[in-house]
Amino acid sequence: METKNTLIKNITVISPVNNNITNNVQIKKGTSILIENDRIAEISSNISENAIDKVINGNGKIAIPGLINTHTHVPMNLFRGLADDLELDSWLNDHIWPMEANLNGEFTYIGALHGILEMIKTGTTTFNDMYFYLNDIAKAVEESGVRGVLSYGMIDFFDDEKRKTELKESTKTVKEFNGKYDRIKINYGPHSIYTCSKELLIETRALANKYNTGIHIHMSETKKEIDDVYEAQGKHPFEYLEEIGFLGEDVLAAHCVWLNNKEIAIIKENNVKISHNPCSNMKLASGIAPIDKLTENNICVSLGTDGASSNNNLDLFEEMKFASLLQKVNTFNPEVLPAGKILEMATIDAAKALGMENEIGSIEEGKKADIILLDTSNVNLTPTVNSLISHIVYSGNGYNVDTTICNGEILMEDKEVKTLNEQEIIKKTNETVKLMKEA
Ligand SMILES: C[C@H]1O[C@@H](n2cnc3c(N)ncnc32)[C@H](O)[C@@H]1O
Ligand SMILES: [Zn+2]
Repeated sequence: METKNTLIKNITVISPVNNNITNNVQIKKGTSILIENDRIAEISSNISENAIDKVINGNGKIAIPGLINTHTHVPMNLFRGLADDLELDSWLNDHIWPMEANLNGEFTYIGALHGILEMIKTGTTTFNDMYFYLNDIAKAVEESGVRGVLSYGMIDFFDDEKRKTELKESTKTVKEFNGKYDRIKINYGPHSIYTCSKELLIETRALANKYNTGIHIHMSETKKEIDDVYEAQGKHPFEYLEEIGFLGEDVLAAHCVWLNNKEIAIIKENNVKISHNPCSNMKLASGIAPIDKLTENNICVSLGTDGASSNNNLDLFEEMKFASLLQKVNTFNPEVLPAGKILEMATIDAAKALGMENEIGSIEEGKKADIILLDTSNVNLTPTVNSLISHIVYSGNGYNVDTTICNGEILMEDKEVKTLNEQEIIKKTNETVKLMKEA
């Protein structure tokens, strides 16, 4: 294959440097990034412009790693603004699940494109999703150029037959996609303890081992869930999962709002990874996750938006700010989760949460070229002589991103999305939701 080069010239690079034990955000000014095909070939201040296919002028811009959203349901962009101001139980049972029953592959595809479009525009290059109609979501990932870690959301409601069909559907997708697509990875996605039988969870663990995949699950999101699980199992959620041998370093648990100290110890012991979703947790009034305690214990915490129907957007910059502010006010300690740590959570820690830290999550030579550029001429990213990391986390937002690169491909340049037809997707989404509501 012929090499395709892109040079980002004279830019400020802000990135964690992954030394495997601790991360450390570093700032390099006036440097250049050479991308060869899908990877970062060189970062230095004297790269020749000779024989370069594409040069991006980085003057006045900041390069940071493409953000990684570790808990999404991207097709739920269709349901944005449809079921607001509810708590989780009623939101799911009375509103979301009945609407999802009317979905089909085509609607899901349109919703996925809409969600991915929003992510490209706001600087997310990798997302970890749980939903249905995975072939259609995978098609949207392929076409758009982002990186997708997808899991089919298994729900058996403690029914034997349903368990078998759910596991079969998941394994079919795992076999169909894994190892065949550079930007798509399939994991197992048992929805939660309150929707999945013990047998399903145990079989999921065995299958994840067999096919070498990760596991994505909702955990301990509401107080009601904890009470219900305790009544059914006589245990707290993580104690239950440990007892049935479900836990491991390949488990990514979304939410984890309601944890006791024993469960935090179990999480640490089993090296379970966390996806913290502060906006969704606040909007559904679920509670405040003990992120200060988790990070104090060196547990890997990443950030997720959850679906657009409980957030209500996919802008990970907002998630970064809320994650920090929520812990500060909850602990009355302004030093908790400073901007540098938050940026790590949205990049290198998220890569670790997905077991992809050797490939993505930082701007370093040899890694995949997943890079976003922010323009410091935006009023909210100045004064530039002050802390740029602070600006990114506390005052920036996704629409400060002007260029999004994933796997070496430019998905958006100067705010123009290249791989998708933005206006067409918005139009189709509006039409689709209108159709769904009329049906
Ligand atoms: C994969 C399944 O997860 C559901 N889903 C979306 N958001 C949440 C949440 N915060 N908690 C639990 N389930 C959720 C989707 O609506 C879909 O039914
Ligand atoms: Zn969710």
